[in-house]
Amino acid sequence: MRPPHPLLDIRGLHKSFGTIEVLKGIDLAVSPGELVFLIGPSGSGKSTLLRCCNRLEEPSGGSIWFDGQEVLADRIDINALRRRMGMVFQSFNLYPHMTALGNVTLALRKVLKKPRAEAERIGMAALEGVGLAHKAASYPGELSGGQQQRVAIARASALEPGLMLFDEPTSALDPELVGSVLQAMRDMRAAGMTMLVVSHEMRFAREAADRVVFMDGGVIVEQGPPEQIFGAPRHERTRAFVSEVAR
Ligand SMILES: Nc1ncnc2c1ncn2[C@@H]1O[C@H](COP(=O)(O)OP(=O)(O)OP(=O)(O)O)[C@@H](O)[C@H]1O
Repeated sequence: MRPPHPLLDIRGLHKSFGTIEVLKGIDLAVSPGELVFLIGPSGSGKSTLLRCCNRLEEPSGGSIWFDGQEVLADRIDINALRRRMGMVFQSFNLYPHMTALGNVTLALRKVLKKPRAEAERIGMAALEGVGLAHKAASYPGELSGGQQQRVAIARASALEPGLMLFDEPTSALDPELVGSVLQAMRDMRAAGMTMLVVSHEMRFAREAADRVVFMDGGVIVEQGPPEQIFGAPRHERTRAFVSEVAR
């Protein structure tokens, strides 16, 4: 059987900041329903790669195709692209003066022009999906960091994205709050969402990833199933990194 057509197809991607080349020719394809985990030392270019996918950073060269559309084309509607590629950041970026439901329904109402009742129905379902329907009327300041991050996940998923990008979603959380966010990600994966994740949660990578991609110095050094990357890495640099983070 042929592998499914990639949902995201990155080819020869380069990114420089001034004279510093941070991405040096990345080829990466993500299939529908796949959870791909990016790991690597600090500064290896993981976040930059993620941010190039929805053009929060402008690549210096190469191509990105998403769902049959050329992401780097001049004529692309970047806001529409960003709705179809949901992104969750380390900081939750919720509006403090709006309730959880208000945050989740904002784009549905203001951008997609859904009537309030429909937006709220979709928003409640999204909050339900992350186990927070009972906090719909709470303001971000009344929620824990883990709950705020789950609201941010619900906000992205309410727009029914084709792909979710996670950029260190648990790094700002106290350790006891990490589990609930990882559970929301697990549930999303079980529902068939395609996910590209940058995170230092190696145990989660081992358990949940279909494929782990090890980056170092702006290139992909090695990729494979978690058993390979964590159990039997083929490249010396992967081996050194994995044994360091496993300590
Ligand atoms: N806006 C920017 N301007 C200049 N340099 C940048 C910018 N953003 C990132 N860089 C540099 O690009 C390199 C890669 O950064 P990036 O955040 O992609 O790495 P990372 O692998 O995600 O690291 P970490 O795990 O520490 O988040 C770093 O050297 C960083 O300093």
